[in-house]
Amino acid sequence: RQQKHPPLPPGPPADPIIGHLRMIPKDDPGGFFYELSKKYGKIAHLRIPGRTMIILNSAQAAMDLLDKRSGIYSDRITSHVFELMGWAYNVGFFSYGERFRKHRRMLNDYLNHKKCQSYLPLQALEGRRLVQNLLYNPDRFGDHLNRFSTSLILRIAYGHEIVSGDDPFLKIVSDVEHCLSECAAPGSNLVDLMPISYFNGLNEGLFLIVKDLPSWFPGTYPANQARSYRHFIDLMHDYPVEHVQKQMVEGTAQASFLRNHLEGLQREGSDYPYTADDIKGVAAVMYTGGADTTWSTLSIFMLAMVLYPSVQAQAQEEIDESIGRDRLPNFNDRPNLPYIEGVLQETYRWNNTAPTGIPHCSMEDDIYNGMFIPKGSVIVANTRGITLDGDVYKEPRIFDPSRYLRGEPYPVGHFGFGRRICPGRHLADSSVWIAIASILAVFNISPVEEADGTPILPKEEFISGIASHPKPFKCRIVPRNEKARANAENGYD
Ligand code: HEM
Repeated sequence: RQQKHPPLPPGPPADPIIGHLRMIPKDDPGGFFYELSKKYGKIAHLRIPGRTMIILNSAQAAMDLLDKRSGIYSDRITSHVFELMGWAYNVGFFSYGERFRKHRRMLNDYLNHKKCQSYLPLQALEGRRLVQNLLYNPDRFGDHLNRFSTSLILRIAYGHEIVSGDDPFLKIVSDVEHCLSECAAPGSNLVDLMPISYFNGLNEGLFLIVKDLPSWFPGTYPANQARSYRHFIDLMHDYPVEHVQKQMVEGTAQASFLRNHLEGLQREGSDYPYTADDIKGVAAVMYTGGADTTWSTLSIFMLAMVLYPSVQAQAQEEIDESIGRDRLPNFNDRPNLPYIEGVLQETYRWNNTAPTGIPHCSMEDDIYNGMFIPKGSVIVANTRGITLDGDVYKEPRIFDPSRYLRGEPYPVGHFGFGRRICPGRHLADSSVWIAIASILAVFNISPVEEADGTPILPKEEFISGIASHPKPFKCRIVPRNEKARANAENGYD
C-alpha cells in the first residue's frame, strides 16, 4: 500500500506484529504524544494491530484535516465496551452517519449559540449560588464546583432544580463520573475507544472474542467491568425519564428538553422524528457530557490560582478597577475584562481537560503535505501537544494570562474539531467564565499551611479519565474583604 502512495508521516521504529503498542504509556498519553513531536515532527504515525494512528501535535494540521476536511475525518471507532456498559445511545461514540446527524440536531436545538444566550441569567444565578456555597463551606469546594457544573444542565435537560446536596440526580451523576474515570484508567473499559485503548493491547477483533467468555478468562476484564457498571448507566438513562413522566402526569413538569420531546412523542407517536431511545440518549449525553468536563476545567482553574498568586492578584485588580467592589461580575462585564478572559483561556490551555480529545477516525485515504493517511486511521488531535507548542507559546508550561495581551493566539482544540466539535461548548464557556469571574471577585485562594506556616503547594498532578482533572488537593478559600463577603452573602439578584 505504501508503495502506491506517498509515505506515512514519520514515526519511531516499530516492533514486528504489535507495532508501537509497547511504546505507548498507560499514563499521560498526551505527554507521550507531545514528546514524539520533538523527534518526529508535529505529525507522526504509530502502528497498532489492525490500525494506523496519526498523531497531530500542530493546531494548523488539526484544523486543516479535522475542520477543513471534516467530511472525511468525522467517524469514530466502534466501542463494544461502551455499548456493553449501556452507552449505545451516546452520540459521542456513534459512527458518522444519519443517526449521528439526528442526535447532533437534537443537541443543537438546545445548545446553539443563540439559545445559550437565553441561559445566561440562569448561569449568573448559579455563579452566585456557587460563591455563597464556597463562603459557607469552603473545604468542600470540589462538591460545590460539581453542583455548579451539573445544575444548569439538569434544568435544561430535565427541568430539574437541585435544592440540596443529597439530590438523587447529583448522586447519579457522581456514580456515572466514577464509572467513567475508572473506565478511562489504564487497563479498563475504554480499551477499544480512546487512544488508551491501544495502550492496553485489546483491539476490536480480540474484544469481540473475549466479551462473552467467563470472567476468569484472561483479557475479559474490560467487558466484565463494563457489565458491572451497567446498572449505573441504565439508572442514569431511566431515572430522569420516569421522574419527568411522573411529573407530566401530575402536571408539575417544568419546560425542558425531555418534557418537550416526550410530549412530542405522545402526540405524534411513530410519526415523531425521534424515538424514545433517541430522546433518552440525548438527554443523558447532555447530563454526562457537560458535568465532568466543566467540573474538571474549574478544578484546573483552582489549582492554577493556588500556584500562581500573582495572576490571581492581577485578575482581582482588573475586576476592582473595571466594576468596583459593590457588586459581583455579570456577563455584560465580559468584554471589559481582558485579563480575566486570559485566565479563562489559560485554564483551557495550561493543563487542558481533554488532553487527547476523543479520537476521530478517517473515512477515506488522504494525502496531507505529501504524507499518506490511510482510510480507517485513528486521528488523535493531541491538544496537550498543541497547547504546549513552543513555536506558538512562549514558556508554554507557565500559567500566564498576559500572553494573550502580548498577541499569542487563544488555544484551539479544547472543545475538539470539525463536525465532532463539542456541541456544549457555548454553554460550557459561559459557565466556566462566570464561575471564574465570580470566584475571583469574592475570594483569595491560597495554599494551606503546615503548623509552622510553610505553605503546602499542591503538585501539578492529574488523573486522566475521559476528562483529566487535578489529583485532590487542599486550599484556603477566604473572602477578600468585607464587601466581597457581603456580595457573596447577598448575591442573588
Ligand atoms: C469545559 C467543558 C467541556 C469541554 C472541555 C468539552 C470538551 C469536549 C471535547 C474535546 C469533545 C470531543 C470533540 C471531538 O471529537 O472533536 C467533546 C465532545 C462532546 N461534548 Fe463536550 N466539552 C465540555 C462541555 C460539554 C457540555 C456542557 C456538553 C453538553 C451539554 C457536552 C457534550 C458533548 C458531546 C455530546 C460530545 C460528543 C460530540 C460528538 O461526538 O459528535 N460537552 N467535548
